[in-house]
Amino acid sequence: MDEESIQIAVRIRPVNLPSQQATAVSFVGSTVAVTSDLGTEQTDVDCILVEASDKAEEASQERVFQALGKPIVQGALQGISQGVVFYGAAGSGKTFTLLGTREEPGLLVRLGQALLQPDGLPDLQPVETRVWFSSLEIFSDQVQDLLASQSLSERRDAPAFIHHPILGTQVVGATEVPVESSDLEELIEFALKRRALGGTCLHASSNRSSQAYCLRVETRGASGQESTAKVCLFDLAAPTLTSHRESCPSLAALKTTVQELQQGIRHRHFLFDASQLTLALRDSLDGRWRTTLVATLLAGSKHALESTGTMQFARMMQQLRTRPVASKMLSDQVQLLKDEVMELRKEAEFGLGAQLKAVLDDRTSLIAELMKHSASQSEERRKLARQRAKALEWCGLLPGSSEPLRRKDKTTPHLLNMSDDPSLAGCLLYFLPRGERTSVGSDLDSTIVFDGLGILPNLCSITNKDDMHVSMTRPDFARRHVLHNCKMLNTSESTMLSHNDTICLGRAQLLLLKIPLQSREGEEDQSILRPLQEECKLPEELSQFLPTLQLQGDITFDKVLSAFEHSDSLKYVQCYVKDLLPKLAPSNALACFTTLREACYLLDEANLITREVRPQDHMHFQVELIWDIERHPEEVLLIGLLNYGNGTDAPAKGAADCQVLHYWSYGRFLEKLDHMRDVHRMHCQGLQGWTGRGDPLQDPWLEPSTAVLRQHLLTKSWSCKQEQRHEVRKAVPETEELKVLKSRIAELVQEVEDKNAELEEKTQIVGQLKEQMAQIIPLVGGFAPEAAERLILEQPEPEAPCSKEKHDSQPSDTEHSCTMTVSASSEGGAGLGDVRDSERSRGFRVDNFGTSKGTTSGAAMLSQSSLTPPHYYRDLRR
Ligand SMILES: Nc1ncnc2c1ncn2[C@@H]1O[C@H](COP(=O)(O)OP(=O)(O)OP(=O)(O)O)[C@@H](O)[C@H]1O
Repeated sequence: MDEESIQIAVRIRPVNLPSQQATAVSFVGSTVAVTSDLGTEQTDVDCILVEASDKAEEASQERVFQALGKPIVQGALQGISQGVVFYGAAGSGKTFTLLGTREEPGLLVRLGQALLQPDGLPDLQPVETRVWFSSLEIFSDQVQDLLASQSLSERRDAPAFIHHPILGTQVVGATEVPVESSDLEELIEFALKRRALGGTCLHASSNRSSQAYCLRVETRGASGQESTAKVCLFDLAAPTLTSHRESCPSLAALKTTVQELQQGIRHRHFLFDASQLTLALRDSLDGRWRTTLVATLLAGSKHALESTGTMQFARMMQQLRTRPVASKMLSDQVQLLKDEVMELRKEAEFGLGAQLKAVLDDRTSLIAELMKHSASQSEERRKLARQRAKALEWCGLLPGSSEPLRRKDKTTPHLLNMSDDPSLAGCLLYFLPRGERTSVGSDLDSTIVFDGLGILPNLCSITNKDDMHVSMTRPDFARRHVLHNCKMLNTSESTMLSHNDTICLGRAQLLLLKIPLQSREGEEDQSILRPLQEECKLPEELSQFLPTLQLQGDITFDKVLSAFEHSDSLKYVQCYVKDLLPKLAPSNALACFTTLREACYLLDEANLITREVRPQDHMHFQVELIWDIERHPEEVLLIGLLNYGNGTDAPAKGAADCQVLHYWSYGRFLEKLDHMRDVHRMHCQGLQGWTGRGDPLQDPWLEPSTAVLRQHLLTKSWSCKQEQRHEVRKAVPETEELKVLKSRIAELVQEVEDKNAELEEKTQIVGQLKEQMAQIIPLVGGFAPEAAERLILEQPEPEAPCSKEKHDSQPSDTEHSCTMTVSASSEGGAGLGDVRDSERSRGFRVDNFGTSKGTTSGAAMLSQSSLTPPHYYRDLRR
């Protein structure tokens, strides 16, 4: 198998810089240079996707396909599986390059089309190609199937990665949809909708998850030759490291894995088990796939450090080698697995250890997974399309692609989701039918069903009277859960809504209302056809979610309070506000209350998460102020986590049974909140939920001491080492050494079986001997059979032969003699005789001769078959 290094392609985002901002990225030939505070670092790459002009114009999506896509298609049609890994800072264009837009489709759609219709590839003209598509999301080390057609609130088993030494990493339990030329875009839209609905907290950054989009292709050539391959595109989470946000853990695990592979560390099973992402990427990093890394860079000097980090990762990847080989056909894969299962079952006869059982289970589920593809492709495709349509309708969305519908339904008011991720912004479109009331909530009977933080079963209802007049009502208990243009609706009476209003639902969704007939003349066409990414972008600043704080003129207590109206946490700070107000200079007051207002908003979110994830713990966050009020407002805030005993929903101020668990600075609280949002999502998704409770590294409600952390890390590193040793032992079975050991074990087993048979045979002989002794003893005088047997068994190695005939001559080398002496005891009169075996004569005799103690009284000739040579006696004794 020939080794290949991982190809590095660099795509640089359009350099559209404000004049004062310099570019940090330059390139000459195939070398990319990034200049940052750390100096200039150069990297030789395989492909640079920037137009070679003075203006450094961006490469078009088609150019990307020509440069990267065509070789991928060619390889795939020859049966070589391939991975394309997209890595780069947030907003650098990973998703754009991979998915693109409707107008400019990305690499995935172009690859799919080329695989289905490979006419443009002159060398390869397969007669038939069949393509399947699957899509997964990896968030906080949990895998989600983005094409699953079950309802979103239904918890289900997550897909799992299983590694096979020959077949590579296989996914079990994910939906794989047969694709025809027009399907791919619809399937991608479905996956995006699932992602948009899967987020449970509005402010949790969507770029902390990674996605895998996988095309599986089967081809049949003109001469009947068949091949199969996979093409997987991985859109990795952005490697961010801001003050209160760490990079996503699976990305950190991936970097460590790449680093260790690059350094030649060979404990590979252990390495890839580090996270679901490394398992998913195993074939692309160290397997039988061909791999390309697409490093996306933002050219501005503002992003210089991020670009430096991206190119450092690219250089590490460049050091890795894979060994691409053509994949086995599905039927061969199944056969291989079936043979293995048979072998494993044979081994299991000697005892089914935990490890053997795990391998057997893996192989069995892989067979089931591969066999499920045998159903008719078109029938399967139709069935899955029906299920997807049902899943969308169930939560209030229209099936199929939303774009043509949007054009058709120009005058119907509709709601669009807002998101910080441009690929998700506006991907959920909910029409509000004329003359109908649309209910919204988590209740399954609602017209629009949402799930997530703060979403109540019945949140609100929206009525479209005549496509022009749209109103909203909410029940009283949902006051703080429905915000209209960042404000609470002060009445449960109906409120009129306008074009471009926003509706915030709990802490999970922000929707933008479009009433085309209310928009200015001609604008509707424009707004409907214009890409919605910009319009539906979630505001970056938190203050944009909150009512404007107007503190001009006299700053009064009432004015301040009105800005806090939708916050639950307000009641705990009212007294501080009152005390602070006269002490603050007007210039400080605005900054101080703005920060306090944001803090209260975020505290409410932390309290909602705490109540949902761990209601049994009765914990509550409160904000307090320290008295050095001239400092920076964020430094004046102190966030307390309280435990308030049993039975109450929230602590009364100053309640005696309240215990302070921790005090955090505002910055530390933001870090913790970020983590809590991830925990909330894990809690809501998958069967397993969140399992980190009480773990000092996984539980954001804990503030472990250094001693606890040290102890925890020591225990972890010890168990890692144990696992590592175990893995090293586990790794041995796949080598040649194992084969030798296995055949040695088989030889030994055979030897043991032979010995057993021999033993049985000898036991029989002893039995026969006993019988014959019983016959002889009466002749020599009443010797007990048991004693005779003991005598036989304890008979020492025959010394010099002493048969009567040969008494005076030594036996020759070839002549082997056996003598049994039977002597008559003084009491019982038993005699001792001599049984002598002559190998040469092959005959046996009992000789009758005198002893010092008595005289034998009989003799018997024994036949050859009834006695055994003496070395058998020795064996038996052993
Ligand atoms: N080459 C490009 N040409 C035009 N627009 C682009 C290009 N690259 C990115 N964009 C635009 O920039 C925005 C951010 O890009 P994108 O979402 O692809 O970034 P990303 O690297 O995937 O970020 P994240 O990690 O946050 O998901 C999008 O609106 C996208 O349309």
